[in-house]
Amino acid sequence: MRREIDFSLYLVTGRELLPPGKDYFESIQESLEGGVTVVQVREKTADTAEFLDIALKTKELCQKYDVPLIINDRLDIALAVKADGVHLGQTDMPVSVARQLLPAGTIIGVSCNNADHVKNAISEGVDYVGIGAVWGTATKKLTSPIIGVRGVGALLRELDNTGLKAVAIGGIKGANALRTLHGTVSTTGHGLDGVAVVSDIAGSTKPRDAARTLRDTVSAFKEQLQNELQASINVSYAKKDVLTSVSKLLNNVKAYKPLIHQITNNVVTTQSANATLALGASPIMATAPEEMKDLSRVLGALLVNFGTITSKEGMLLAGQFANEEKKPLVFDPVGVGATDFRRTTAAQLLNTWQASVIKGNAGELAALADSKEVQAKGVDTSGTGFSDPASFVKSLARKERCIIVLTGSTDWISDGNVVIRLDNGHPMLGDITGSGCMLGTCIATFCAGAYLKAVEDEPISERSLSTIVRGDMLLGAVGGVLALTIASEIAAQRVDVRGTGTFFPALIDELYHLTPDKLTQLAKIQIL
Ligand SMILES: Cc1ncc(COP(=O)(O)OP(=O)(O)O)c(N)n1
Ligand SMILES: Cc1nc(C(=O)O)sc1CCOP(=O)(O)O
Repeated sequence: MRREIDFSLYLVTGRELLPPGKDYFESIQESLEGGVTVVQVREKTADTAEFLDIALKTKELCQKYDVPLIINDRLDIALAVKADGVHLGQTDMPVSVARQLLPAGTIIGVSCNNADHVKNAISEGVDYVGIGAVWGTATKKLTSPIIGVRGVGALLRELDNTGLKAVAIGGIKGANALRTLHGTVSTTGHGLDGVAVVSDIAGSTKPRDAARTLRDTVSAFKEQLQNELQASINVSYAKKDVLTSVSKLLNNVKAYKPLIHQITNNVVTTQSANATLALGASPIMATAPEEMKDLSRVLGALLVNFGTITSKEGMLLAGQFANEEKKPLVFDPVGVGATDFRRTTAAQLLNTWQASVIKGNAGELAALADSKEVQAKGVDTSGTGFSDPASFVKSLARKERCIIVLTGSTDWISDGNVVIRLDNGHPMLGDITGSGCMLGTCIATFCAGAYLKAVEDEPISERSLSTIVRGDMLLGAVGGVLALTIASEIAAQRVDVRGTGTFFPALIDELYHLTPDKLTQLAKIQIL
């Protein structure tokens, strides 16, 4: 009978990576104590006798912890040690031949780098797939392209209803495991069964701790994904509750004055900083990579706006640290469709960190989603927009695993389940430079309010191990959009506003005078 395997933490051995003085078997034992659930012996240079010896001794250790043993590449070794399974690469022994040679019930896993590999693996009847490389790695010279976190979901989708298990491999470590697990979930809600790791465990002087961190992360994530799927069935948002909650976020911002770290473009820096101050928060416009870690600890939210990409390194690091601190990260991919450089930079950023909110106009979001329905014109959109904006935002939110804000005369917001339509705003917003960037600032500020609320409600939480960001980012996005658009309506009606020149300072005034009452009374909101 085939053994049911828990793939949560799949250790692939790496003897050549052991720290000086660390014994291989001691490292394996500590890894098992730390929570490894499967071990694969991978020996690329050992001769047959040495491989056999290592495999036999590793098996003894695995048996002590009731953990299955898989052998990489070598069917003869797997047969000799009566391993639980084998792992085969795309150019190794074909699965059909391996099945004939191995005893019934032997687990067979195959490496997959693209959807065709996965489809073949399904038709060959493998038990699991190893999807990689998901990140860059120094452990092995890669011969296939790096898939990236965002590319894995499409492969997992192929596995829907097959019962096949999947792990990701390549560059996974404690620091990026949660990001990897979250970002790889398919649009159908199919998540990884586990992560396969070499260097983060084998190269550690404390493999027990390294394994424990990874195992806890995977376990917490799996539980959370189950809850998330359940919640998406039962979800319901009432308009009144949304507005009451959004008002509380404004109160939080005013009470705590969170630091809003903005890596933004040099056209709008001053006005975005002023908008932040007007709402009651505190802006910092830092770009140097060297200060990102320190800032991540104290900030309330991070905004990455790449209108003028001057420090990609800073953007990458700031987002990574914000994720590690579970702080909101708002991404404004200004003009992403305009150049190849912007497209590849956006892909790199989104593969590295998990945005909490992505905000853009129709042209920008179409470019991100690879949709031909809407064309971008520089940083603007040409044409009338999406024929079904509600479905568009919902599906992009599922794909990117975050809140999507599609801006225009009507703003559309979705978390992948609910869609919220907002109809506030004044046409003069479109006639001043940087109003879109200020909207990103307002969203980041309200997201900081949502983060603060989560910390207030639940100061220390077991759950925070599995959450990629603390706080309800849907509310943060709604709050930010309402704040700027309602302030614009009030500003445009003022008698002292005679055109865009006087509109802009009036807009800052009205952000400054915004109250929870104005937000709730003037919001034109529909929950779909
Ligand atoms: C779990 C898992 N996934 C992928 C691989 C890579 O296997 P392969 O493509 O055969 O490459 P080598 O490991 O032989 O270099 C793996 N070993 N384990
Ligand atoms: C063995 C292996 N296979 C890969 C694949 O892409 O198929 S990547 C990889 C090495 C993974 O090592 P680390 O966890 O140290 O990055």
